[in-house]
Amino acid sequence: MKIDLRAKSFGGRAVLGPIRLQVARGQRVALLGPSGIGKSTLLRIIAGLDRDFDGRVEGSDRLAIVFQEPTLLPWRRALENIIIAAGCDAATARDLMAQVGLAGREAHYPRQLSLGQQRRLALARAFAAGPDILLMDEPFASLDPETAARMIGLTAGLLERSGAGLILVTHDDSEPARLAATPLVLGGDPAVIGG
Ligand SMILES: Nc1ncnc2c1ncn2[C@@H]1O[C@H](COP(=O)(O)OP(=O)(O)OP(=O)(O)O)[C@@H](O)[C@H]1O
Repeated sequence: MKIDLRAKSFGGRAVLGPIRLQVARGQRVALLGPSGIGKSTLLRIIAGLDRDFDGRVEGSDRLAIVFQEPTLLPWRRALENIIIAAGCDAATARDLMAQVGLAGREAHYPRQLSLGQQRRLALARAFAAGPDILLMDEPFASLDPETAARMIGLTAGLLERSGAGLILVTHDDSEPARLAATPLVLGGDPAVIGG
């Protein structure tokens, strides 16, 4: 996909742009920068969740997004959470649950899972959609180091096996290398890559 953002403003205040970015299957980039610089805003634009900007996002890539919060349906069991959101069959959902270490928890409700397990379920759900490019917004934040390391390893394995590209938003500058992602640092006012 190709992002050509000329400007993004909130209430007349220019926050982002100009920013040009191209990401294809198999390519991985990480958006870094201080809190409030505009990383999440840029990811929301890329995801199509924010269309109020000056510029263009082009491409027919299939996208999936993982947020910091697992955003699961509380009244649906784990397996159903994947099937409903990703539109996949039960076998695919089961296979992905197994790949993230959740085999045997298919009938659990989200509240019966730990936060780390809920995050892994959200990861499985994203890959069940068969994305060309996975978008992630601080997916490893506020996890203990061991749980975060496990989830980073799982993400790297799923990216490798699926061939999906990655656009990761993080403020942990160790994460790009751990996911073999090219770091792109946002800075300046309005923020640009490398500004
Ligand atoms: N809906 C909104 N209305 C007004 N201003 C907003 C809105 N969303 C974000 N902003 C502002 O835009 C700027 C960028 O916010 P954004 O959340 O994208 O930053 P970030 O780099 O992701 O920060 P963090 O690392 O803390 O999550 C901030 O100044 C923020 O206050």
